[in-house]
Order: sequence, then structure tokens, then C-alpha cells
Amino acid sequence: MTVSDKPVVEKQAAVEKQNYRDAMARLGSAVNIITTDGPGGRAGFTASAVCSVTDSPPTLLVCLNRSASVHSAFTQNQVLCVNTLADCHESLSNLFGGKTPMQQRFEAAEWARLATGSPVLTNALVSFDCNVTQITSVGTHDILICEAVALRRNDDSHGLVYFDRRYHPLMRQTAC
Ligand SMILES: NC(=O)C1=CN([C@@H]2O[C@H](COP(=O)(O)OP(=O)(O)OC[C@H]3O[C@@H](n4cnc5c(N)ncnc54)[C@H](O)[C@@H]3O)[C@@H](O)[C@H]2O)C=CC1
Ligand SMILES: Cc1cc2nc3c(=O)[nH]c(=O)nc-3n(C[C@H](O)[C@H](O)[C@H](O)COP(=O)(O)O)c2cc1C
Repeated sequence: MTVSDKPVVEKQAAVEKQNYRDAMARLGSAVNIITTDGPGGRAGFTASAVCSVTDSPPTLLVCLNRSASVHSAFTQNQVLCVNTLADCHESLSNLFGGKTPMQQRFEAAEWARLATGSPVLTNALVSFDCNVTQITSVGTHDILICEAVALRRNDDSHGLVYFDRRYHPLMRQTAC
């Protein structure tokens, strides 16, 4: 039997936007509510485009569409909190991912503050309170490079994954 070691690749002149989104929908990711407060006002939005960059200094990145209504608040304030959602937060994620007025988004949950003054979701799986240290534009989005200055964890919560355009609970292994 002959086994080809070459993967099957569909040749295309260019990757269409819709094909790209359909492909990206197959990458499962954590869901986060990114918040800010300061001179630019209080704001928050749902984001799956969040990634760890380096632990020295502790740095993550957040991709934010420049056409989002929250964009100017984040670039003016230069601080943000990444609140990673737990399995109970599906409706909160939809609220912060839609066209809902800002006050209505924040009224739906309880918030605290850590070092930067950005709203910290009290029952988030984990919260990273950050200073925005660099902003780089790529295509439609700004990549916000963020240095964590305070952390808060809820070690008993289960996780939430966004995969195939739906939310899925991710259960923590419990001792038995
Ligand atoms: N990175 C982003 O800006 C993301 C934006 N969204 C927005 O949330 C809404 C619902 O999304 P879905 O139900 O997942 O269906 P969808 O078909 O719009 O997106 C499928 C996947 O493509 C990627 N994606 C979507 N819009 C993108 C954008 N403007 N820039 C870069 N990547 C993008 C994401 O990985 C997303 O999970 C849409 O309006 C979408 O634009 C969702 C996920 C990520
Ligand atoms: C599951 C999910 C993930 C999302 N991820 C991102 C993201 O990573 N970056 C982004 O700019 N927008 C993302 N969005 C879209 C924003 O949440 C949405 O555009 C934001 O609420 C701004 O909307 P507004 O202009 O009505 O305020 C996502 C939406 C959903 C539902």
C-alpha cells in the first residue's frame, strides 16, 4: 500500500472572508468580557481574540475592531480588564457582544475594581487587570498589548468555550 505523506490542499487564488470565518469558527476559544473605565468612559465588549504573549513581563493581547462603539473608550483610557467567562455567563456574553446600550450591559452583573479601575466581573473564572502598553493596527482591528498588574481567580468555577458559533460548558475535573 502506498501512503502519501502530502496533505490534501485545495488551491485557491485567495481566501475569501466568509471561507476564512467558517474556518476560524472551528477553533475553540475562551470567551472574555473586556472592560475599561477612565476619562474615555466605562465600556465593555465580548472578545474571543485574546492570547498570552509572554510571562516576563506578564503580557497578553486583545484584538479590537476599530469600528466597534467601544473603541475610543479603550484607546483613551489605556487600561482594561480581561474577564474570562465561566459556564454561567452565556447570556452576559451575548449582552456584551451585541448592540446593547452600555449601562444595560453593566447592570446585568456585579463588578469590583482592582488596580487600574477597570470593572472586574466578580464571578469571572479569572480576571487580568492590565495597562495597555502598545497598540498596533492590522486590517480592521487594533491589537492591544496589555501588561497585567493585578489578577483575581475563582478556582471553583467551570469554563466556557466558544466553538462552532455556539457556547459549550467546560467542566473542571473534581476530586472524588
Ligand atoms: N475577532 C473578532 O473581531 C471577532 C468578532 N466576532 C463577531 O461576533 C459576531 C458573531 O460571530 P460568530 O457567530 O462567531 O460568526 P462569524 O461567522 O462572524 O465568525 C466566525 C469566526 O470568524 C472569526 N471572526 C469573525 N469576525 C471576525 C472579524 N471581524 N475579524 C477577525 N475574525 C473574525 C472569529 O474567530 C469567529 O469566531 C460577528 O459579528 C463577528 O464579527 C466574533 C468572534 C471574533
Ligand atoms: C463570542 C464573541 C466573540 C467576539 N470576539 C470579538 C473580538 O475578539 N474582537 C472584537 O473586536 N469583537 C469581538 N466580538 C464582537 C464584539 O463583542 C462587538 O462588536 C462589541 O460588542 C462591540 O459592539 P458595539 O459596536 O455594538 O459596541 C465578539 C462577539 C462575540 C459574540
